[in-house]
Amino acid sequence: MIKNDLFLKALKGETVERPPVWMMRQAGRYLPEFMELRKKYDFFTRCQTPELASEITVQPIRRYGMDAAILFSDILVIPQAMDIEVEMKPNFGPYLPNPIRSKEDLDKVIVPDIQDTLGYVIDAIKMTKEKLNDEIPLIGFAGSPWTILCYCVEGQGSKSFDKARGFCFTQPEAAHALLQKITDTTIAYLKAKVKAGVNAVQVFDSWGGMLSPTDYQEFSWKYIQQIVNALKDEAPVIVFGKGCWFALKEMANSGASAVGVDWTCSAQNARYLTGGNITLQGNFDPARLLSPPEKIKEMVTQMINEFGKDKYIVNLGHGILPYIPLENAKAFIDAVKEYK
Ligand SMILES: Cc1c2[nH]c(c1CCC(=O)O)Cc1[nH]c(c(CCC(=O)O)c1C)Cc1[nH]c(c(CCC(=O)O)c1C)Cc1[nH]c(c(C)c1CCC(=O)O)C2
Repeated sequence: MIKNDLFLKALKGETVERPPVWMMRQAGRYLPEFMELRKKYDFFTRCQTPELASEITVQPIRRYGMDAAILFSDILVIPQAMDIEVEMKPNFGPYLPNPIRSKEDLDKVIVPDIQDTLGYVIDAIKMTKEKLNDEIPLIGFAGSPWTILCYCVEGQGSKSFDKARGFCFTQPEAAHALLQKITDTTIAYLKAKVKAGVNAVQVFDSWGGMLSPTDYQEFSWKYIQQIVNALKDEAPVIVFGKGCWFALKEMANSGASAVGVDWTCSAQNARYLTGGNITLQGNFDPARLLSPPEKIKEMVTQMINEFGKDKYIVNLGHGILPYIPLENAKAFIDAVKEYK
C-alpha cells in the first residue's frame, strides 16, 4: 500500500481533497544536487547505474515532496537497446551517428530481450522503490514510437524533424516496420517496468505535434493505442502528446487512465475535447515558472479552479527548464499543497 495515494486516486477518477502534483523532468538540471552528480558521471552512466538513477529520482522528492516520483532515465535507452548507437553530447543533446534512412539500415535494428539490454532499468526501479519506502508512487515511462523514430531517423534533435517526416512519406513501409519494432520493444519494456514495481506508466509523444492530424493517426496514434491496449490491465497509463490537442478525443477513448495536455490548450477546451470524464494532467507553461513566486501561486490556484480539483493531476505542460529558480519550483508545488 502506498501511503500518499493522491496520484493513484486521481488516475482512478476518485474524489480527492486536493489534486496531486509532479513535474515532467523533475529530476533535472535546475537542481544543484543533480548538477553535482552530473559533474562526475556522464549521462548514460547516470542512467545505467541503479545507485545513481535511484538517487537522482528521489532528489526532487526530498527537496519538494511531490506526490509522485518519475524514474530517472531517458526515452532513448530504447533505440540503444535496439542496437542503434545513441550518444548524449554535452551542450548539444542526443546524437545518433548511424541514423536509420533505408530498408538496409532498418534490417540491422533488433527487438531485444529486455532483461539482457535494459536490466539496469529494472534494477534501478527496485532500488528506487526501496528508497521511496511506499511513501509515494513511482512512474515509469517510454517515448512514443513516433517520437523515438524521430531521433532514429533525424539522428539528433530538431525543430521540425523534416527528415523523419520525409522518411515516413517516402518510405512508408520501412517507417511502419520501424515503428512496429519500436512498439514491440516498448510494450515488453513497460511490462517489465510494471513487474519491477512502477505504479503507473507515461508515454511521451513529445513530437506528435509535428504531424498533421491525419498523419498523426497513421504514424503515431496507431502505435500508442497498441501500447495502451497491452498495458492498461497491468497499470494505469498516461498518454501525453505535445501539441496534440487534435488527438485528445482518441486519447480519452483509448483505455488510458489519464491524458496529458500542454499549455496551448485551455482547461475548458481540454475537458470539452476529452468528453469531460477522463483525468487530465498538465498544463502550466514551463516558462511561467520564471514569474515571481507569488504570481506562480496565484496562477496555479487559478489553473486548478479551471480544471477542477477532481480527475486532475497538476503538472507542467512540458518538461521543467534548466534555469528555473529553486524557490519558483517550490512555489509551484506548494501552491497545490495549499489548495483549498
Ligand atoms: C524527447 C525526450 C528525451 N528524453 C525524454 C523525452 C520526452 C520528454 C520531453 O519531451 O521532455 C524523457 C526524459 N528524459 C529524462 C527524464 C527523467 C525523468 C524526469 O525527471 O522527468 C525523462 C522523462 C532525463 C533527461 N534527459 C536528458 C537530460 C538532460 C541532460 C543531462 O543531464 O546532461 C535529462 C535530465 C537529455 C535529453 N534527452 C532527450 C533530449 C532531447 C535531451 C537533451 C535535452 C537537453 O539537453 O535539454 C530526449
